[in-house]
Amino acid sequence: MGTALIYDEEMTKYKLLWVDPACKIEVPERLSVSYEALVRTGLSDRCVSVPPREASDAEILLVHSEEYLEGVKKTPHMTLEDLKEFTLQYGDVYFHPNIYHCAKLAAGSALQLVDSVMTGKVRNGMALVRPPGHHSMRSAASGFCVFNNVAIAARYAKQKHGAERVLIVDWDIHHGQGVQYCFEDDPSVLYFSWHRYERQKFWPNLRESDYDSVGKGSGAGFNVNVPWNEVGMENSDYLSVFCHVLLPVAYEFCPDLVLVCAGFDSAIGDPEGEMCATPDIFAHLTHLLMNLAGGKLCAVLEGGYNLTSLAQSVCQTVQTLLGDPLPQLANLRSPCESALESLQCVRSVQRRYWSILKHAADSATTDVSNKRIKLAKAEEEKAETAEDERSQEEKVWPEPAERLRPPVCSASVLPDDAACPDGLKRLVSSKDLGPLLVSRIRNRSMEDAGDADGVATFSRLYTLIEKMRTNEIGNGVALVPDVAAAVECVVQDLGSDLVSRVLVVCVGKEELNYATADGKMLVVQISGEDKEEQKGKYYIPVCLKKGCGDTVGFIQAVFGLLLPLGYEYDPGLVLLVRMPGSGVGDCMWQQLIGLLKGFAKGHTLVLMQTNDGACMGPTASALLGHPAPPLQELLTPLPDDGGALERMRERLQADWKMLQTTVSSGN
Ligand SMILES: NCCCNCCCCCS
Ligand SMILES: [Zn+2]
Repeated sequence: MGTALIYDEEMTKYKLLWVDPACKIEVPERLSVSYEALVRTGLSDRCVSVPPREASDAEILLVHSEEYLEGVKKTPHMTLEDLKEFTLQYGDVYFHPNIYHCAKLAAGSALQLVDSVMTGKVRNGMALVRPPGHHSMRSAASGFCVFNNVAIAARYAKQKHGAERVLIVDWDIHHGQGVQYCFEDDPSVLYFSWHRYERQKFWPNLRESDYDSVGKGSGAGFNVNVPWNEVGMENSDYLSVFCHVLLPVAYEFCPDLVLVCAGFDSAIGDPEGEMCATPDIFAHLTHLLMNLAGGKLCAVLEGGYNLTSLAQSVCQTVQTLLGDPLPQLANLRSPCESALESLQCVRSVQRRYWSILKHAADSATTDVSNKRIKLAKAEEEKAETAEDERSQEEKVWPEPAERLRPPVCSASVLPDDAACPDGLKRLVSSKDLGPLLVSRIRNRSMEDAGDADGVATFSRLYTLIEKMRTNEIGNGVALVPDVAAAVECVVQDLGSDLVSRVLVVCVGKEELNYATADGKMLVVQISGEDKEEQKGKYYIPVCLKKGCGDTVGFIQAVFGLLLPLGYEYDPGLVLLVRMPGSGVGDCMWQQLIGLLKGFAKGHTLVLMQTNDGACMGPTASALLGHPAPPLQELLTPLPDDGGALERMRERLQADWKMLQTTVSSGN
């Protein structure tokens, strides 16, 4: 299924008609440069073009009051003076004779996108709209917004398409207070927003934008605010919040639809956000949401005021929706202290509502309060001096790397009698291996496979890895007689000299005995077995007391440990090994493959035992990029196995910074 793109130049046909410094950044070019970039890069041609439509009164009234709508309806006939007068009643917004028409088109575009996704016409899509929507409230325009496009879309998805749970992810750098107000007592809509806050010093300066606004009444727990109390947040800060807050909660919520308030003023170069995350981060943020709700994801443009980073960020988002390989995020750092403080505070207030966060550390500890005071003082001092220098420096960043789709998406190495799943290209040609390698393979425990096909299998594996390295092949799966021996061979002989860093993810209990001390390989083994103490920084045994069939534990291990480790390690190849009898469920297995595609430009090699061929279907489906089915088990989580994973993370975070979720105690 394809990706919808909704755009119409009509929505560029309104602008600021008087002097207002607060509004001058919201210009028509925001929309045209975004669309032109999609055209220039050839991305728009690969999308399914869906026309916008005007939202009806009834649809607008799903969120807004009659008196507000009646007021806005009068604006097309107003004189300039009347428009100014009408605008004065609201904050940081402006009206124009054509803005009512454009606001109906913007809201209607979001509804067209919801229809296209919910009816299965497309898998996902993006609506390029203006005016934005997430600040507008039931009876008020605000922050360049007139109608709350995404809030209307959420109500519409429930009413018209029977969606029971809708997740709204707001990665715009401003708090979408309009969305929060709309759903704060509604447990069927989970609203997540991060936003520049600076302890309420940043617009819209609301007390209720802080992390302790968790929703009201039956909506308690269904509002998640992550305040950024400093500017300059980077890719690692954003990814930490996704891994340690949003994704665990989103998976437990198990939505039927994901709506994204896709504002790009959270990217580097934006005058509003003053953050440092690069446009390619949106490829990963989008990817990390694409296995929720069976892939049903609607991204609706909100903010974004630096025309260069806006256009790049829009392209990164659309290219990921189309399923192209992800860019490698180079040199991620540790989340900054201020981000860790926010992370710890959010997790500690939300843990009472989300069992998946149940073991999150408390934030009432003296460390956090001392840290908060220290950070606040530091910010005060910095604020005085930084203002002038910050406004002067022009931010520069590298153009995002090209993301080339390999000629072959997925390949397979199979025994002759095994059927090749649809869509996979069977590798038969085997690269002739040098005699040294052949002898090494021969004397490696290949006796049970009979060395003839043993060598053939390995030469095909070698070919597969080689073709991933040259990006002729995206990913692959190999059915081998002895998976433990295959792993040993691949990492010992093939993987390491082909790629610099191999992330080996083992699901199941087999003993893996090869040195990993040199950092060329990071082994994360998820099993039900209690392992002896981990052997050094690069071998991390994760023990799930209830085994790999325990979906809650598995998801906690994936988001709390595996993904942060993977981002920090930044491998050139991912080796996913399914040990026989691992007990991992097919849905979880597909989710895992889908999520691991975020690393190594999607170069994942799955190794499975021949007699485990039953899960070849789900494996092939996930490798080909089909969305993984939702994990329904998370809806009724069983009490998990205690804080073992939390304790493990605390122990490991000295070596792996991306595992941190609390401020460093003491200093
Ligand atoms: N320095 C200009 C102040 C603008 N404040 C309102 C921003 C609304 C953003 C909507 S995404
Ligand atoms: Zn914004």
